[in-house]
Amino acid sequence: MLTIDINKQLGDTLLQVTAELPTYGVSAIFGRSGAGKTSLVNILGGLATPDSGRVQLGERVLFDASRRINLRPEQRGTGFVFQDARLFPHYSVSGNLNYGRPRRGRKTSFDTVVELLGLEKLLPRYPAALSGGEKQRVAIGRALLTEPELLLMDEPLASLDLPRKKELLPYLQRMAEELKLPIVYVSHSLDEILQLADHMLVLDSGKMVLNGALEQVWDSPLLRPWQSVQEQSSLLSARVVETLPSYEMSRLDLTQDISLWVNKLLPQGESIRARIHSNQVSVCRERPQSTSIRNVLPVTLSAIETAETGQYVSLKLDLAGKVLWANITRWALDELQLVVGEPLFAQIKGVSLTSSDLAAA
Ligand SMILES: Nc1ncnc2c1ncn2[C@@H]1O[C@H](COP(=O)(O)OP(=O)(O)OP(=O)(O)O)[C@@H](O)[C@H]1O
Repeated sequence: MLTIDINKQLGDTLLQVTAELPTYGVSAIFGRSGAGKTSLVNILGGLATPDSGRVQLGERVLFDASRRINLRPEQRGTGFVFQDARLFPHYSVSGNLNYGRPRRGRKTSFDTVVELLGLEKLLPRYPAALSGGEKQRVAIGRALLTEPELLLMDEPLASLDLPRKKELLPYLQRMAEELKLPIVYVSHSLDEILQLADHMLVLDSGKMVLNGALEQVWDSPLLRPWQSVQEQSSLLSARVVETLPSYEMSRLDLTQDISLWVNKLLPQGESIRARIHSNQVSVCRERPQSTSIRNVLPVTLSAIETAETGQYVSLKLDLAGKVLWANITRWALDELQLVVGEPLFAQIKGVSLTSSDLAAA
C-alpha cells in the first residue's frame, strides 16, 4: 500500500489527504485546476514537504513529521514524468535514457524499455528533432530506467494535441499492463483515466472527496458534476466467455446468467471493462421481439434522477446487483409513468471497452 496521511497549507487552500493507494496498476489523481493534484504528487516524490503527517510506501517510511523523517527525492525511489518532457537538449535520446541509470544492480533492461516505448529509431536523435509525443516517450523511458519503485506522472499528456495524445496512450496502456510498478497519474481528463487507471482519488479544493476502485468511484454521484450528459456512463467489469468470429462479436459474462455482446473480437478469458454510455441505453416494459439490438437485459428501476433543467432524466437501473445508468427524455418519462422498483428491460446499443487486466489481478 502507498499510505498517505498529510496536511499542507497552500496559500488559501488546505491540502488534506488520508488515503491508501494500491501498489499495483495505475492510481489516478483527478480534480479541477487548483484542487491540489500537483502538490500531492510533489509531496509523494519529496519535491514538497507537508506541514504534518506521514507517507509510507510498503514498509518504507518516506516522510513522517513526528519522527522527523523526510527522505530526499533521490532516496525515495520515485520516478517523475512531468507535463513537459524536460529532456537534456545536448544529449541524444540514448544519452537522455541513460541519465540517472543506476550503475550497479540494474533490474530493468535498456532494450526492454526501448522496445516497450517504441524508441529504437529515435536513439541517435536529439530532443530538438522529436515531436512532443516522442519527447514524452523518452521522458517516460528515462524515468523507468532509474528503476523507480513508484512512478509519478503529472499530466504527461496535457501539453500534447489530440493526435499526439492518441499516439501516446497505447504506450502508456502497455506500460501499465506489463510493468509491475505502481503508477500515480495526475489527470483532469476522465477519458484518459478510464483508459489507464484501476484506482481513482478525487480532490476538490484540497480535500479528498473520493478514493477507491475505478468502478466504484465512477458510479458516485459526486463525480456527476464533472460529466456532461454525453459523458455519463456506467462501468462494468466482465470476462470474455464466447466469441462469434464471423460477426466479430464477443460475449462478456456480467453474471452467470446475464451477458453483454460487444462489437469486437476479443481473446477468450480476457478481463474487460465495458463502458456503457447512458445515452446508448433505453428502457422498455416488455421484452422487445425481433429487435436489431443484441443486448436486451432484465433490470429493475432503482432511482430516477431529474435535473431542474434540461431535456433528460437519468434512470438508475439494477442489473443483477450492478448499476447501469440510462438517460431518457423527460417526455418519455412522463409518457411511460415509470415507477421506482418496477422491472424493465434495458436495451444497450453501444459499448466501449478498456482492458481491466490489472484491476482484476
Ligand atoms: N507553494 C505554494 N504556496 C502557495 N500556494 C500554493 C503553493 N503551491 C500551490 N499553491 C496553491 O495551491 C492550490 C493547488 O495547487 P496545485 O498546483 O497543486 O493544483 P492542481 O490541482 O495541480 O492544479 P492544475 O490542474 O491547475 O495543475 C492552488 O490554488 C495553488 O495556487
